[in-house]
Amino acid sequence: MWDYVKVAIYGAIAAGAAFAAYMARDMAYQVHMMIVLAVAGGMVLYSLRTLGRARPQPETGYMDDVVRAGVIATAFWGVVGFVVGTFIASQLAFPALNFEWAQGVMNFGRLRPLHTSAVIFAFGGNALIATSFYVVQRTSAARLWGGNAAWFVFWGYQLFIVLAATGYLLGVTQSKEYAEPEWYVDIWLTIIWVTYLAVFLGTIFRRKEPHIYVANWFYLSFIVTVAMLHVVNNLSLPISIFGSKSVQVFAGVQDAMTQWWYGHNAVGFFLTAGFLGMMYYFVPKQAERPVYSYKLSIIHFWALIFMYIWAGPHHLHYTALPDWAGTLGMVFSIMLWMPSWGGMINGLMTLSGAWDKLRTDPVIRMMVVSVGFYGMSTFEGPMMSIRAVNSLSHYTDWTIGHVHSGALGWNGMITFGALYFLAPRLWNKERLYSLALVSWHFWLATIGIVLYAASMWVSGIMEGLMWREVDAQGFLVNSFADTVDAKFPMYVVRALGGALYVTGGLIMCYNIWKTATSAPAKSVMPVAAPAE
Ligand code: HEM
Ligand code: HEM
Ligand SMILES: [Cu+2]
Repeated sequence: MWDYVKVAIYGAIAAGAAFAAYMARDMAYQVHMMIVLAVAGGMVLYSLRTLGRARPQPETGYMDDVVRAGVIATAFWGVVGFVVGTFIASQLAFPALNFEWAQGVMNFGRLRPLHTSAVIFAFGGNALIATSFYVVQRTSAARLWGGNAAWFVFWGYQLFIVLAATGYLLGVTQSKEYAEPEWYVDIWLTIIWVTYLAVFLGTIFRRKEPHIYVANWFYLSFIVTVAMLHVVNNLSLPISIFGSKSVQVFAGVQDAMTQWWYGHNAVGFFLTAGFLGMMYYFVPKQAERPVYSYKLSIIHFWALIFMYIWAGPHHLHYTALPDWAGTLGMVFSIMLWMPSWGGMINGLMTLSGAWDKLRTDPVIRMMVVSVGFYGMSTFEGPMMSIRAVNSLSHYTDWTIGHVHSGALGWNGMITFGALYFLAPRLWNKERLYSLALVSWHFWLATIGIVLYAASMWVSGIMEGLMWREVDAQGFLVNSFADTVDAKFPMYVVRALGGALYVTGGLIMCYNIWKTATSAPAKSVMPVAAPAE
């Protein structure tokens, strides 16, 4: 019976998408509805082919196939995002790379949101979903709740990524950074995200371990807060249900404040809390040491989530936003330094007594560098939130450098560490294919980050100073074009750093692939108890 209902639902979606594509008022919407039609149509065929087939027995043990798919998706989207990043970095250095024949599709303005979404949502999001599914099962000694719901989350999320990415190339945007997709893609993501929350919580509810491990607290705060941020920041009215364009319900400075409440907390909960969840599981596991201080983890958890949510106005210094709001954001940003460093200290000190592993284990080295960059960017951030500092750093490459020391250093490196931890375990192998290749990846990525961050500090502070330089009569000394010209060498160095980072990512893909296919197999299968 259920099989027939499924066919009917997919059929209805396909028919609806076909009608919407026919009625479409703009090309991007039409292309999107055709993608939905293709996916729903494919699902109809698949459901018909498997109709009435005996359902496999309810499985026991951990549900790891969806985590395996997540590891592959993370590595794949990572490389895509890094390649696009390196390409747009090259476009900034060599504008001729905005090819005439590709105008309106592959110029910097279209590719930039493609880069940011590919790295944050496709690479980071898949890493978070996959690791959270792995960690919550292990620490709860329970199989993922909801049967195929986890697969729905996985594939639904990939569809979201494809709709977002193709939309950017076709010019769909609601002009909110990191929230560019239009209303129908937002609604789809909301459905996926609520299912994700249900799977995660359902697994926690059926846990056999009374204690909820701290990593799960961080993951849960990430899932819940991102749901809230996403819904509020995307409140908008479509102009037509057959078109991609919509109008925001907020206007003016309220809209700006909502956007940066969202934007800042996307950093705080997507790029920080979720990744701290990763840190709290994978660093102790890889180091084979308990977390340094459980008490500290609880204190900095509550402090972090309480303070992050107020700091958004530091993105709107020197705008129409009232000063008091800016001051509030600045004060909370400075306070944020402490809970952030609480996390860093807990991560680093987990290695106490095992520091020798830094010499012998390149995976641990990656994790330590990651936590180090977390500490560095969360020192830099509070500093940049101070009004006087922000008047120099805002609109310059300093911000871009700050972003990437967090993104490449912290998010990238901890994800690589987690993937290296997971690969042999998920494919049931004795060990990774090659630790030497991990070492290569480590050095390429580290040198890449250093080139990126250092060049952006130089270029950012230089352009900030050039913009404010006045002569004896009080006239500005430099035109804007002068600053662009002066940044050229730094842009080349940044692109070079990106190329090194991509190369490291490709080496990782090769290593994981070889681990899955040709490393020596491990004999015992993992069982669902006890909690690990
Ligand atoms: C090979 C690695 C990478 C390169 C070469 C690269 C390059 C770039 C470039 C050129 C920009 C535009 C800067 C501008 O408009 O002036 C940018 C923006 C951005 N990238 Fe990357 N990127 C890389 C990796 C990443 C990763 C891994 C993440 C996140 C996990 C990330 C997150 C961002 C964000 C959030 C922005 C927007 C920053 C802002 O608006 O202030 N990038 N990137
Ligand atoms: C205590 C922690 C942090 C504070 C207080 C902080 C503060 C700031 C400030 C003041 C800016 C510049 C705003 C502007 O002038 O426009 C900024 C930009 C940014 N930061 Fe942080 N930061 C922190 C940590 C991080 C981390 C760990 C990451 C990444 C993993 C990150 C990602 C970003 C991004 C993506 C932007 C650029 C936003 C944009 O304009 O597009 N931040 N941050
Ligand atoms: Cu912020």
